[in-house]
Amino acid sequence: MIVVDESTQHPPRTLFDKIWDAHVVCERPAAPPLVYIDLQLLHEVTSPQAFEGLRLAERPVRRPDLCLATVDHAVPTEGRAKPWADALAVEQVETLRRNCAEAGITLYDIDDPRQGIVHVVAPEQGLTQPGMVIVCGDSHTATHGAFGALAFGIGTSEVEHALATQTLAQARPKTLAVEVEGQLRPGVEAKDLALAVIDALGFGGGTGHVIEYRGAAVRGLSMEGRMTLCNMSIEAGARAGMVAPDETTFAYLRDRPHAPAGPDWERATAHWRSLKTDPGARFDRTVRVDASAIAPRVTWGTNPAQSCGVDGRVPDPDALPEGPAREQARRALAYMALEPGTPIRDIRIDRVFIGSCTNARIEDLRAAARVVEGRRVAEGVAAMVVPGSGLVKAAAEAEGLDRVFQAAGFSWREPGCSMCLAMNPDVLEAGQRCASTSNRNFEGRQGAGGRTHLVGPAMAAAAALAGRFVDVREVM
Ligand SMILES: CC(C)[C@H](C(=O)O)[C@@H](O)C(=O)O
Ligand code: SF4
Repeated sequence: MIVVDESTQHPPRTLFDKIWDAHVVCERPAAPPLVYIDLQLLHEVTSPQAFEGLRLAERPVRRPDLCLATVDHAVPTEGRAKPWADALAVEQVETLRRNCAEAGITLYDIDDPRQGIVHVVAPEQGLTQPGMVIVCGDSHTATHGAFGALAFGIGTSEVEHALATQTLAQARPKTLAVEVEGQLRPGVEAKDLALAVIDALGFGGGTGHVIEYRGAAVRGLSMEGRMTLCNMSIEAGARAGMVAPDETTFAYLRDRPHAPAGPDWERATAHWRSLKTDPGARFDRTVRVDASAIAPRVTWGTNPAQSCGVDGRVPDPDALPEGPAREQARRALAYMALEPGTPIRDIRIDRVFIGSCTNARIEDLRAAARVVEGRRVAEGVAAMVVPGSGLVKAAAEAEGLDRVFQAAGFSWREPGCSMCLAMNPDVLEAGQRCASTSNRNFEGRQGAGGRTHLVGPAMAAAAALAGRFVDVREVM
């Protein structure tokens, strides 16, 4: 735990400023400051070269106790006990196993009940805590910002640097307040808010900034909803996203395996309560979003900013102002095989994927199961649920959600990234159209030629039943 000396007098500071100031190890004249890292998360895809670099330089991992590794990206979600067909996946997992054993880093391996997507497992264990600086060689590390941590993705050479020194050279980012006023309407999910925020900021609109999500609607979100929101910060180009910790945060963390316990808990919460933006603190930019105006959203394009309400229509690129957005929309419609003016509700789908670090936690699965209960997946649609972790899977099974999904015709899988990025056997075929609860709809993201529409978990469930997009509020 990092304790800031409260007696030091500062001008009003943002949450980001407080965490940053507490972590700068040294300022350097001609180079970015060195920042202390409290927790480094590792997975099988972006860590092998970093460990190899350390080996070549004969450097040890400085604080293996401040690292956690899991296998998630390449792992199959069924038939795991049999030999895996993908030799690269086998090699990546075996390499991580060897590296962690050598360095003394805890690994949630394939048969560990805690195994799962890195951004799901660390919060679940209480490792992610307010005020920390958290890094991972993964762009969706911003997820952990939901706890009032500064969490960001890093490249492989930075993974090596952080492993060797427990610090990183980081230029100070700018701050961006996203003020979400009002409340989300019933049936509108955190995912819809995330897509609306990205639409408001524009693809790349948050570049160079750390977002603080603020306002009544954000305070009203559960921890899981806040994780969904922070998770997608990178899709607006932001370095990180964060929410100030509050009673919701503390209630989530209490009694988790790695959360402070006993007298440490009181000390920790007393400190965490100080981690909020002071009145009068200045952000470099402020953007306002009206939560009550947000409807369930569906992306129609090939970047997450290209979305609209489920009642909307595929836009006409010619009606957009001349410029890059028009060109991008044209190209997106060609790839997505969509005609301008088509009602979103008329778009038929072939596949449904409920999973990923955006939307594969227990509340997401509950939201989807509530829609699915007692109904059937539409003829010709293949739908799957991939829990975010082994513990999410076990919790869902204890509540009978697996039976709800399977009775409706969904496939119920083992945890991992799965069809979020299709590095494992869960892949769209060319031309297939998928309603997906993941965070990226780039060309080929879920398989070459595959077409991805991003939605929230309840909307994905509703689409599975109807075989096309529908407003989940009408089928509840
Ligand atoms: C494989 C990894 C480097 C990548 C990322 O950094 O985001 C992945 O998690 C993704 O979502 O595309
Ligand atoms: S679930 Fe998807 S977005 Fe999240 S870490 Fe895995 S591949 Fe990246």
